[in-house]
Amino acid sequence: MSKKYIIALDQGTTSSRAVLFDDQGALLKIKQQEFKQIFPKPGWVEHDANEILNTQLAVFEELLKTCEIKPEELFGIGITNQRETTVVWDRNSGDPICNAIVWQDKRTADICEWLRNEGLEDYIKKETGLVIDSYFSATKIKWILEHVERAKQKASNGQLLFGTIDSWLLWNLTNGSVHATDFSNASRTMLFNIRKLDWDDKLLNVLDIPRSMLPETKPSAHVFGYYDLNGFGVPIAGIAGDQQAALFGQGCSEAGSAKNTYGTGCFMLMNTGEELRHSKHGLLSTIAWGLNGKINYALEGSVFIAGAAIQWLRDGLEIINNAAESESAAEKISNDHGVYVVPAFAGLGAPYWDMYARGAIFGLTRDTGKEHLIRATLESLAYQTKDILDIMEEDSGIQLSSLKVDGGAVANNFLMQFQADILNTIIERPVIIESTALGAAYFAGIAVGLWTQEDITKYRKIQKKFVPVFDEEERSKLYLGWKRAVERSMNWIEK
Ligand SMILES: Nc1ncnc2c1ncn2[C@@H]1O[C@H](COP(=O)(O)OP(=O)(O)O)[C@@H](O)[C@H]1O
Ligand SMILES: O=P(O)(O)OC[C@H](O)CO
Repeated sequence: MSKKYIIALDQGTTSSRAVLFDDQGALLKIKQQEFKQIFPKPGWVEHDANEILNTQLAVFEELLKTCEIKPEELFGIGITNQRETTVVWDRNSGDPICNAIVWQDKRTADICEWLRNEGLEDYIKKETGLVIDSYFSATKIKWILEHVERAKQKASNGQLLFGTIDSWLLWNLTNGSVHATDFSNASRTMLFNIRKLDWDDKLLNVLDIPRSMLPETKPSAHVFGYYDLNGFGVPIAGIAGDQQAALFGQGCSEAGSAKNTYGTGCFMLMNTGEELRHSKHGLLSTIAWGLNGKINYALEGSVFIAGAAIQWLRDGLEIINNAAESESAAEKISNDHGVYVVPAFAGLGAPYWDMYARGAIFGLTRDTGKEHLIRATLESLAYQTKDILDIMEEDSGIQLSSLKVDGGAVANNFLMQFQADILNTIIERPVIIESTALGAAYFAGIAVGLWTQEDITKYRKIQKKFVPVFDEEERSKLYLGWKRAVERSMNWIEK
């Protein structure tokens, strides 16, 4: 019987991955490469777009070679990506004109203040679903056009192209012939009108960004172009932002279903179906995907630093050798240790939206050791998730009986148990924690006719459930301490 495969290219904030799936949605193999994080100044975060491309191509080629995939067996490629990160490149040479500005970068806080002063807050919320924040691509594009030599002039002449990472990869995988993105990625730029499904002229005018720079927008399951694999055109048939792809990969296709992904950041999304809902408490409204001629919307709680805080323990403080080690270290101490780490390294996202908050540690005493810091850092992921889940339930009127989780950090059993305890909710960890890649593969598989939307719900399997054991008093006491700590870390740097 002939073999049928789909490959997902999962371009995350810290690594590029290529993931092979068979026609039953089973994950067969992953190849992964980390790449450089560039921190030129406090609050700035950059990536080298060429390094992103090269690591992504390297893992893709390695996967094809190791698994001996023949071109005709590869039915489709799905792309999924860290969202918002902004690349601007020259249409003729294909070269980026500067490093990519990463979603965590805070350099455009003043442009955001200016937009707020222009009275655009309500308009932006209503038309793009977003809050004004340097997180999104719009102010990053403006910054590049204003700071890179001759960029403004080249952009007005139609020489420059903008893309989130999916567009950058697509452009290169199709040899510079396709400049497009999907609705889910477009909805993260703060330039896309999520009701009209078009770039928003008013915002383009205010920010002085020429429309000619922007990619075409398409549904998530769609044949965007072809990758030439030894003379065989493989369809690039799925594109979605990584958090939306994870929502799809977790089988959250029905309105009211939700997931939380613990990667570099932590992102909880709830599918709100074809209805665009606005939050009263700082959640974003965003496009989940475009599929079968319809748009699905979602509510999202974005936490900027989650797994990245564990990387900080490893690379910054050097108190663990690898992320997995954090689990046994945390288990050495008890619940009542009294230390709180607020990892506001990139300001605070939902529900606080404070670009001026910075990281802080509270409750230090003479006996505080590295295990306390490790444990408090892991706990901060769980507290930030509680901040989000509480308002998600309030805004949607839906109480989740369990929370579906995925992403690199859910391998940590201590974290998962503490999460269940703090939320008082069952945590469901699936067999495939690579839901992001799975979602992108599903979109591609659906677009090429390998699967239907009904098929994919059959494939999801739970690996473990974590059941809460804390009593209410303990839970409330610990969470209250977190709220006090967050309050003190807010508004730290001067405007
Ligand atoms: N066992 C673990 N415990 C805690 N954090 C972990 C563990 N394993 C990985 N991580 C964290 O998960 C993140 C990697 O997850 P991943 O989903 O690959 O992220 P991304 O897609 O953002 O690059 C890293 O930030 C890492 O620190
Ligand atoms: O790299 P991740 O998986 O943490 O995802 C980053 C998000 O897409 C940023 O919005």
